[in-house]
Amino acid sequence: KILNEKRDKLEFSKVVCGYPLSIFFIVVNEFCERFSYYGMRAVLVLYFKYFLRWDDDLATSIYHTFVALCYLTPILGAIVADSWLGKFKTIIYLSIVYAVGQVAMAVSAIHDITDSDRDGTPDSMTFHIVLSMVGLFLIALGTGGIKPCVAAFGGDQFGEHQDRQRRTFFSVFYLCINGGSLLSTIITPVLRAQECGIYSKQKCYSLAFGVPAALMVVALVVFIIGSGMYYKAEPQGNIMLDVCKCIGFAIKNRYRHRSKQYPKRQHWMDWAEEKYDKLLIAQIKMVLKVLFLYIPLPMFWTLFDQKGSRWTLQATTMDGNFGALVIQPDQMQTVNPILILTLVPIMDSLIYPLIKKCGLNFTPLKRMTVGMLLAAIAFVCAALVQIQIDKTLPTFPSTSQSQLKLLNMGSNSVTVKLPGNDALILPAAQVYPFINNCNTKFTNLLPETNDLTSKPQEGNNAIRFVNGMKTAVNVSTAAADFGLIEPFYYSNYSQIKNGKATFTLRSGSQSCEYSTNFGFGSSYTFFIHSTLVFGSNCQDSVTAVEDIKPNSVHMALQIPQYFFITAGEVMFSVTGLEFSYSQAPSNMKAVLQAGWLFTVAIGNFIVLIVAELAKIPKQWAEYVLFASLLVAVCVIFSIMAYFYTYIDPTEIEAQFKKKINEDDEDDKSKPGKAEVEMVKRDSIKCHDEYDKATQTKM
Ligand SMILES: N[C@@H](CC(=O)O)C(=O)NCC(=O)O
Repeated sequence: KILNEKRDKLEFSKVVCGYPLSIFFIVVNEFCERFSYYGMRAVLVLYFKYFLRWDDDLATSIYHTFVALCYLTPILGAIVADSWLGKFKTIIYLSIVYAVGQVAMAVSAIHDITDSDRDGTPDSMTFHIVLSMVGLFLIALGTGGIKPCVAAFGGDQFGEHQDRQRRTFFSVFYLCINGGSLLSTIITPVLRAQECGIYSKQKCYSLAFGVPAALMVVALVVFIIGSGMYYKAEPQGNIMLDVCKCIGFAIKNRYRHRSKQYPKRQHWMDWAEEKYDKLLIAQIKMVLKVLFLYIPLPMFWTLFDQKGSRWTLQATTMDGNFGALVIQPDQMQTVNPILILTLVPIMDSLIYPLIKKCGLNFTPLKRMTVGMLLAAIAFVCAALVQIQIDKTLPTFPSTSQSQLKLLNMGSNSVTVKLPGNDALILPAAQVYPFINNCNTKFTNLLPETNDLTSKPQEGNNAIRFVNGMKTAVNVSTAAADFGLIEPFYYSNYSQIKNGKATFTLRSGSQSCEYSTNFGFGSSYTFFIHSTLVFGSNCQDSVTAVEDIKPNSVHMALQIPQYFFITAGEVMFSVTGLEFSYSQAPSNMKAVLQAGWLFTVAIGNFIVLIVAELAKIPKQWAEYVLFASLLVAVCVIFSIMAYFYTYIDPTEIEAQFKKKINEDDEDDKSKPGKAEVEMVKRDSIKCHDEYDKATQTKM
């Protein structure tokens, strides 16, 4: 009441259409902050893989450790804000930490800093790794720390009479999150795909991290500009600490009175009644009931957050050509916020009302259960896509094998007989890859060469030339220089992007051009025939020999898995947030929000544990494993949810307050009443009231 009076007295600088103007600064701040977070996160796994040169498993593990950390720190942020600095100062200080972290990430991605030999690769990878890990730690501290504060700070700006406006604010807030995420996930992959550098050009991860860093500074500045207009509630003490102390006391007291001579109490938390307020005990009971229900929830996040890691890596082996538009693997993540922006209004205004009209009681816990099942279906789709991709991947020799590639540079077929193998006919200008299992030694066949041992990365194409002419030929394109290739010799591989490429073949002052189109992830050996005549068209005198097929599974095939995971998110996450808020006692809304975010952290740790323990060689099988685990967890959750009874915390609190007031009056009129008797009676009464207020089931 006091707070509302204060708020009503507070003169906001301006009220626009019934909304305090200060809300505008908070919403813009959230948009910029989410842009910064999701923009950086979108390219993170590729930065680990291609800049820091980590393998898929390490990249995925560190990615999920980072995400988990981002969802562990909200507890810290909530404690600091509630008990010490207040929300406003906590947001300011932690935003500075956050911006410093983003800048550290941007600097860590400048390869020139340690590239003293100027060959385009960092000489001290340790420097880049350490700086980026420090950056990620600061970002996790910042983004997680402010997370429970910003939304609640926005909510604080409304008075009690502004319920409708507050609800609209939360919807706009969620849309802003996804607007920021959508824009940044489109932009940062484009920035990453650019080439930049001082001495040598490399993929521009520094710009892809630099722009989110700039947006975080903008977020901070916008938030500070609104400073004079905010309502800043004073910190009200550390409720989390009170909760822990009360639970601790109840456990200790129960243990002290474990002997059968002491009468049992209805709930183990009732053992805190000797020392703690009955209202606080009732509130803790409400929170514990919800927290118990949270136990299976991390499994949903285990699957959900893999769209930023495993699914992005999956997209690198797919064809991103959408006609006029070429989609980068990390840009596929934009499908999620796009679908959120469309699905949230559709669900709210069409699907849920329709279900209600059909007479079905689609309670929050039922929605969350369906959300989990949809996420499991998404992973089955991902597994099916992976099976298709695996069919298109080339076979490379294992560590115990060797590979021999024969190229027929003549104009007629030749018969080749390899030791221990049948004779084979090799047509003109064709390569025969031969994988040898039995360590047969081939001598005097080919000069030693570094061949490809994996599919070309990042959707690039690995290209080399073989010169079948009697004179040396120089080959170059705008993007790569193959150098001078001696007669009957080959060039090293160069990486060429998808799309059309024109190669210039030069010998002395004479030249000719050869053009061709590339897809994603292929490898070709271009064979220059001895018949080539410079000065004329050399299109017919070069033969492209396909070593590795281009990515042929289209990225559009990932859309179904994105659709199911996003529909799952809308049913699970949006409902879960609302459920956590509605079932939390008034002074513990932040505690439950932090608890909800904690389930995300645990979910990300599960990815690490399962991926590490299971060590499944086939990616599709790992997807199926995760889907099965979620279905199993979903069954457990639906049983728990069946036994959950919805409560109205406001009503329960009001009844408790009323009863406490009555007791005070009673005590005044009947001095000397035995305290133990009173506690007993109160406990029974409270439970009756508590039961009355908890009627609805799942
Ligand atoms: N749908 C996500 C955003 C994304 O993954 O692009 C979302 O709304 N997350 C909630 C948040 O607070 O970031």
